[in-house]
Amino acid sequence: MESFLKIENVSISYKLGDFKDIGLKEWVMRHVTHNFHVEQFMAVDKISFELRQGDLLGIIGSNGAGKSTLLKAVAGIMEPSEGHITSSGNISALLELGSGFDGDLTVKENAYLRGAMLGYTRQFMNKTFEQIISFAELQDFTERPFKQLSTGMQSRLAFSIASLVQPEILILDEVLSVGDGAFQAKSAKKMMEIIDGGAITILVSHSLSQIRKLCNKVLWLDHGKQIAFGDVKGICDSYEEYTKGHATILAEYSTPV
Ligand SMILES: Nc1ncnc2c1ncn2[C@@H]1O[C@H](COP(=O)(O)OP(=O)(O)OP(=O)(O)O)[C@@H](O)[C@H]1O
Repeated sequence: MESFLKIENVSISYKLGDFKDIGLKEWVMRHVTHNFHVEQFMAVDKISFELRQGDLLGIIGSNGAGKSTLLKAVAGIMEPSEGHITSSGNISALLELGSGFDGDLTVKENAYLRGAMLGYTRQFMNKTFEQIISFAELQDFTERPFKQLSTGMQSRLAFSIASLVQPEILILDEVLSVGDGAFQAKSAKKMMEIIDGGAITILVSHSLSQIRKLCNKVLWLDHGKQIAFGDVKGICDSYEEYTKGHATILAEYSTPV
């Protein structure tokens, strides 16, 4: 069956309020006295698009646009408040760096744990572990605790696991910019191999040139809203114009009088 991912009218809200870090007793008291304020903040607002086998979607938008939140919903980490997400096949997500890893466990233990979390058997991981480690260039670090790896090494391991477990849908949040130049080139090549193998990939990146080079579709988000979806060149050109416009406005503000 062909891989697909369908996002229909998806909205995701966060609960905001003064209930964080207040302790259970205070929480109960505030509930009883109705002194409890909860607001909903719509981080992603009515997003709809569809991807087919072989698509590589780039998500663009300024800070706080809702890109990571949308990825978390696609990865199944967050439940949409409204709308539906339907997909075929196994989803492998590489979200915030280091998330899903245990700092005290070794690199090897973490790789197996992550594999298990993605639903893979020990036999599959036995077969794939060597490839993961050699792609991440961490042969000398397999017995080291994860927390002793440098940030770049951690991201290399995370990328290698997410990409080498043969996902049908691969989700990458700002990861290609983390490793050094050589690893960035290698991971971009690996991503193209995954896509050629028929997977769907979603990539969040602040690098427009990377999006232009790699993607065949683009989603532009702004304050949670879908500004545009589709053609890479047209949307990236408009986004660039938009960001330049903002830069000019900001420059005007900072000009001394
Ligand atoms: N746990 C949370 N609780 C409340 N609000 C949140 C939470 N996480 C994110 N937000 C808010 O949701 C909005 C979208 O955040 P998100 O991280 O999805 O944006 P983004 O486009 O990925 O941003 P960036 O480019 O800076 O990574 C922002 O306004 C952010 O403040």
